[in-house]
Amino acid sequence: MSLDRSSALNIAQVLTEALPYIQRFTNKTIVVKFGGNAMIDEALQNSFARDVVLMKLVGMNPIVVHGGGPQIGQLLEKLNITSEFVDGMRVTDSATMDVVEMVLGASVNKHIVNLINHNGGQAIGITGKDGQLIRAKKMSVTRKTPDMKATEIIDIGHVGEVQSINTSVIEMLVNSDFIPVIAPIGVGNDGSAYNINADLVAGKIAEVVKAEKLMLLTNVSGLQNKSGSVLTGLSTQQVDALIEDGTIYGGMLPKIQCALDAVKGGVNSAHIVDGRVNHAVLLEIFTDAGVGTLITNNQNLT
Ligand SMILES: Nc1ncnc2c1ncn2[C@@H]1O[C@H](COP(=O)(O)OP(=O)(O)O)[C@@H](O)[C@H]1O
Ligand SMILES: CC(=O)N[C@@H](CCC(=O)OP(=O)(O)O)C(=O)O
Repeated sequence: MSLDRSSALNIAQVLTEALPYIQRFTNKTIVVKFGGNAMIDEALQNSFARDVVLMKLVGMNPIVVHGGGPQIGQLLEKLNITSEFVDGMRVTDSATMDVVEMVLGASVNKHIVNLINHNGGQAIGITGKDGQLIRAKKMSVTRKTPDMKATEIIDIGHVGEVQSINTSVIEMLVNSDFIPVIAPIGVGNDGSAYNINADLVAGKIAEVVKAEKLMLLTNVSGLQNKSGSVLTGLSTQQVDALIEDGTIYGGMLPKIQCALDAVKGGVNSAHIVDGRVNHAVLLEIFTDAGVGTLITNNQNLT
């Protein structure tokens, strides 16, 4: 590719502008959650993969955690298995769990690994079962009875919450210069598989590896208020109020919760970013242009 002088100068300028960011994040771990909804467009998948490869090449340590909710939904539909969600969690019976393992652990995971490798990176795909990376236990969900007088427990099947993360598996990969690509399947004490919301896995991993940043890529421009404006810099109390009045619901519930937990657990900042934007990851890391919702530990999170 031959460039004229002015285009070449532009590129040189962009690279020098990125220099302070590269210096700041060298050797830092950045956990990127690639949501199933942001994953639908092929061009966006490629731009995501290139961003991750570039991060690694300039000395950062990206760790990818992926979702795949819409992809699980498509296969369930083909198999005529109905699916429902409670508070953003898919009710998971045994047949659904088999589909979750097939989609997340096999097709989606290997697709992302292949994209990163094809773009010049070295990715290795694993689930939480590999090396017992994600130890999980059954998630218990409660809700108020219709008369609002008592609380009842709802059984949502093989849905898990993270109990512990075996960081040595991640360290081994990162220290050998591989990019870990992690599917959110956990393993219980008895060896059974658990379906875990990918945001919750990304948040927990960011916390235990002491990541500098947690980036959650999704299919909206960030956390929005009822009129659609993006909200940023919120306190825990403000978030609680938004959940209470129904502004935050469904898939945004685990996202915002894990962002708050990660930051309280020591991650410097958590970002809910619009994954429909080309090179969303690079824009967030290499520029000051605030994309999406930012949650930091300067917000007095209690
Ligand atoms: N306050 C809110 N702001 C933005 N999105 C919200 C909000 N409350 C609920 N949502 C829903 O959360 C969805 C994102 O969660 P989800 O579909 O699980 O995404 P992903 O697959 O990226 O994890 C949005 O598409 C939107 O429908
Ligand atoms: C318990 C639970 O809901 N698990 C999710 C796991 C995938 C996921 O989280 O995918 P996204 O990030 O694309 O939403 C599910 O079954 O859809």
